[in-house]
Amino acid sequence: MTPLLEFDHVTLGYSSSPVVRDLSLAVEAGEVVALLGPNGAGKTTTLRAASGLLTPMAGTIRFDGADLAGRNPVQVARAGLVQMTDARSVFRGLTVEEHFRLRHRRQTLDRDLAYDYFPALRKLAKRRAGLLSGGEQQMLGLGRALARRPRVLMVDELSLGLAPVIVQRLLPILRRFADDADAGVLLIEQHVQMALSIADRGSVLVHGDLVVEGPAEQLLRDRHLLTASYLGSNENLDHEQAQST
Ligand SMILES: Nc1ncnc2c1ncn2[C@@H]1O[C@H](COP(=O)(O)OP(=O)(O)OP(=O)(O)O)[C@@H](O)[C@H]1O
Repeated sequence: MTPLLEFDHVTLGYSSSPVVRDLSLAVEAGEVVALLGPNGAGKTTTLRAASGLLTPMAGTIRFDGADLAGRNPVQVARAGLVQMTDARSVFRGLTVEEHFRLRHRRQTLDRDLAYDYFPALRKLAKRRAGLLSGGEQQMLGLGRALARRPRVLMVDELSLGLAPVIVQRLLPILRRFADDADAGVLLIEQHVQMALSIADRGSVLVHGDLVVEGPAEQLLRDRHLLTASYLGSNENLDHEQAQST
C-alpha cells in the first residue's frame, strides 16, 4: 500500500547546516503517527517541509505517491495535506460561526463536520473567538482544520498552553477522525504518554536524527526505550508521569 504521506531520506535545514538528517517516515491511511522528541529536535521543521514552507536539501516528500517538490503551501493544502494552524491565530473579533464561513487557503469549510466532532462549538456559535477559553479556542482551531476534510492532518503541539485534562479530551478526536475518515494524522506532542495512547506508531527525533520508532503500544510498554532516546531531556517524560499519577 502506498503511504499517504512519506518522507524518503529527507534532509532539512535553514541554511547550510541540516537540522533534520536522512529522515524516512510514513503515514498510512487511517493511521495516527506521533512525532516525538526534545526541544529543537527538528519536529516543527519536518511539518514545515511537508506543508511546502521549506524545500528539502535532499530526499523526497511524497503525498499520495506524488513528489511535493515545487508545490506551494496553498497547492499542498488543496491536495488534502493540511496543517492545523496555531489556535492563537483565531480571529478574536469574529464569532465561532463566522470562522466557518471564512475560506481557508481557498477551501470551503464543512462546518457541520466540525460541530459533529465538537458539539460544544455549536453552542458557542454566536460567541466571539476572543471571549473563548484557551481550550475552546483550540477546539475552534482543530474544528476548522477538520472542516477542511484533510486526507492527512498535521498537528503541531495541540497542548501548547493547555491543561493536561483538556489535552486528554482533545487528542481522542484525532484518533476518531483518522478512523472515521480513513485519514492520516501526524502529531507533534510534548505529552508523550497521551500522544502514544491515541497513536498507532511513534517516532522519536533527537538532534535531527530518528533514533527510535515503533508501535505506540510497544513504546508505552518499554518506557526505558523512550527515556533513553530523550538523552538527558527526561523532564518531559517524568513531568508527564507525575501529572498522570
Ligand atoms: N527559521 C529558522 N532559521 C534557522 N534555524 C531554525 C529556524 N527554525 C528552527 N530553527 C532551528 O532548527 C532546529 C530545529 O527546530 P524545530 O523548531 O524544528 O524543533 P522542534 O523539535 O520542533 O522543537 P520544539 O519542540 O522546541 O518546538 C533548532 O535548532 C532551531 O533553532
